[in-house]
Amino acid sequence: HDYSLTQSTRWNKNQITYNIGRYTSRLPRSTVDSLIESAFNAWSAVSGLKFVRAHRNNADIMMEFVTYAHGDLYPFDGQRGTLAHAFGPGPGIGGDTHFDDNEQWTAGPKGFNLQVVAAHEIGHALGLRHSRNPDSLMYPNYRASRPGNLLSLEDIANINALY
Ligand SMILES: CNC(=O)[C@@H](NC(=O)[C@H](CC(C)C)CN(O)C=O)C(C)(C)C
Ligand SMILES: [Zn+2]
Ligand SMILES: [Zn+2]
Repeated sequence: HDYSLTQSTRWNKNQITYNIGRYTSRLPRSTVDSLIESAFNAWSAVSGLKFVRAHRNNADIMMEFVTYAHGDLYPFDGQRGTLAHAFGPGPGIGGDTHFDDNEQWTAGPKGFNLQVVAAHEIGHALGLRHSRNPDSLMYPNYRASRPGNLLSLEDIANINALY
């Protein structure tokens, strides 16, 4: 199960909008905003993609923190287990990204680092699948040791093969 929840391939544009809906109570809003902006920047730094925050509810990539059943076919499971999921590119729910708000979201090495998880989910929201390479950001298991250098050469090659 690769958690990119729909089969779409890619966006047919290089400027993609995002917005943040429901926040987590575990981090200040400003921290969430900057961690998510950093996650988008990791991808725009290595590709021709541009991400613009659109303060409205029909942004391409709507991000929100939710728990258990939350309106799609993929309810979350409480603490640990699945941390987040994202839909592949497309209209409506396409690109949307959900974070399990029962997790211990952090800005540092403890708990689950929001920048790392968001960058992985953005990979799916852009159309990338999982990698079997443990060094890849798109590896299916969370790895804490990434915030400094989020993307592997494989991730960079894959996003540039797609856009
Ligand atoms: C700590 N828990 C894990 O490592 C779990 N993995 C995840 O929650 C993935 C996200 C991480 C890689 C940020 C789910 N995924 O692929 C979303 O696109 C399990 C491996 C337990 C499923
Ligand atoms: Zn994934
Ligand atoms: Zn969901």
